[in-house]
Amino acid sequence: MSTATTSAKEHIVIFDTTLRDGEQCPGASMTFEEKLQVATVLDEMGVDVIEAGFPIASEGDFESVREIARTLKRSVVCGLARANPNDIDRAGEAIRPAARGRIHTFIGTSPLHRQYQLQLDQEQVYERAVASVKRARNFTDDVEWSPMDATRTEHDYLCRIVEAAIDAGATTINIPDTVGYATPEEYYELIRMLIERVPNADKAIFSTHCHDDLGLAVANSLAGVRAGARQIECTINGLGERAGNAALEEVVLAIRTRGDILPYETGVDTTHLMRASKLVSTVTSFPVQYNKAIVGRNAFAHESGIHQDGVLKNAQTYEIMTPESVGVSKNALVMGKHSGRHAFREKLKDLGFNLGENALEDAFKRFKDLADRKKDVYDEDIEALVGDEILTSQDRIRLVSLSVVAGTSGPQTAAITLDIDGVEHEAEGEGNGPVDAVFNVIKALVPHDATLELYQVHAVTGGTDAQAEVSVRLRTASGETTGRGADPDTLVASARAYLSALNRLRARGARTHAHATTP
Ligand SMILES: CC(=O)SCCNC(=O)CCNC(=O)[C@H](O)C(C)(C)COP(=O)(O)OP(=O)(O)OC[C@H]1O[C@@H](n2cnc3c(N)ncnc32)[C@H](O)[C@@H]1OP(=O)(O)O
Ligand SMILES: CC(C)C(=O)C(=O)O
Ligand SMILES: [Mg+2]
Repeated sequence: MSTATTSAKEHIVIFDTTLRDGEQCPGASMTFEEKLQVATVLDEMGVDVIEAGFPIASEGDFESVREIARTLKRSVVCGLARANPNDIDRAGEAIRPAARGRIHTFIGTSPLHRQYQLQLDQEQVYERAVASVKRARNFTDDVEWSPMDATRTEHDYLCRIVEAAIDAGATTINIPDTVGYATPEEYYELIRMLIERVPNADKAIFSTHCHDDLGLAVANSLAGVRAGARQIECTINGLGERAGNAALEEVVLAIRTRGDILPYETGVDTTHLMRASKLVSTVTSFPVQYNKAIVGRNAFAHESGIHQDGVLKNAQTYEIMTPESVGVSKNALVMGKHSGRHAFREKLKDLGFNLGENALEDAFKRFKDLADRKKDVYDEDIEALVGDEILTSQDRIRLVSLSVVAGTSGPQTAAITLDIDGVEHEAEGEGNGPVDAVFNVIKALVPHDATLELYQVHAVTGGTDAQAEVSVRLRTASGETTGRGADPDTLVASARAYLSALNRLRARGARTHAHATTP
């Protein structure tokens, strides 16, 4: 295994944009409370800068940036703004309560963006960039500026506008590969060229912001650092617009593991990574692919005999990082119906969850119930169950009971009782199949304008008593929302998933009218 040999390592600023670029990913929107939870984990983990949102985008975005700014004590809290006065003033207002606040302002600089999106010429974009940085400096002396689509911008113009942004007061210059078009060599050359040619380049930190359209986001970010960039913009699980951004866990572990050729360090405590990954996956309902680097469930699993043999003799034969270094414990506590709260709490800690007392108690009850019904309770079962608990802890619409009549002689019928804002409501109905019946009855109890775009079931573990994990995606005029539910009964899991999506719609203020048909 390679280890770092030099102690004089340069610090790389880790700028997390899970709550801004990550949230731009269709269906990944998070509620106010979920954003606060994610920001708290990022802060505890040692992320230097957290881009908490785009305050002009909505009242909700403004409020969550302001609350995160108010709450966090360690990380710099950043708000995004276009190159116009209203955006900048709104971002400035949102970050005002922060111990350390940053405004990140951007404008498209490539010919395509200038001509088609902005309908501005080079000089007009130049003036907007300078004016926006100057205005942002009225709120904070920590101003980041980005030439959007930098990798498709003419080099001479890019140098000129970057120089002007630094003169106007930008302290970080971020070079976005907005459409994930660059290759590592090109991105290296671009950052090198800027640092060498821009006369005042030494007055700012250069930053990478790479998208993964060609699967090169992490490689490009590391190439940027080798060329002189000292900030990496990234997201947990690589979440983000289209194919996503550079994955935080990958860039941080690459720097740590390959210290022999990457003589840098980050302030990230990597043992929090698994916990952060699970939280983001849970609140966005975006599963992490099994073979995902660092945080996928197979990232440290060995099934083939030769690998198992090697790992048993010396783990380094087939492992370049230890599972413990990313927060995966090898301590195998076997959980079952005889386990108590101490073991359950310990297991959750091992799995990377940190629940408050009430959520822990609710999760423990559900765990006991599951252990009564299921012979073996695996870590995946507990993860699904706790993920469900985290998602639903703030819910105002809850499932009280569900019974379904299904079989060969339809129509299938469902009878459901929901707790809506503390009052129980019940209804019955039918459908073309049991899931349809369940969803029809829920819609009767909680009328809404959303359409169901996706319904997906997967078994959390093997066996016919496995828990079902159901994901649904709802579309409204204002966007998409996902929901997830887990239970050994597929119909209960389906109802939970649908209700979880409806609760998120409600939290976002979309048009759902929870009411009773039969109080
Ligand atoms: C690469 C990126 O990730 S950029 C960030 C993208 N993120 C988002 O867009 C998410 C949040 N966005 C939103 O909520 C909305 O788009 C808002 C509130 C920002 C703007 O909404 P609207 O005023 O309805 O404008 P809309 O989104 O339709 O169009 C964008 C407008 O911003 C302009 N614009 C885009 N980027 C910039 C910029 N950096 N500086 C100034 N103007 C810009 C566009 O030219 C267009 O202007 P036009 O209306 O004069 O043609
Ligand atoms: C706002 C900018 C930095 C962005 O997200 C991009 O260009 O990808
Ligand atoms: Mg981006």
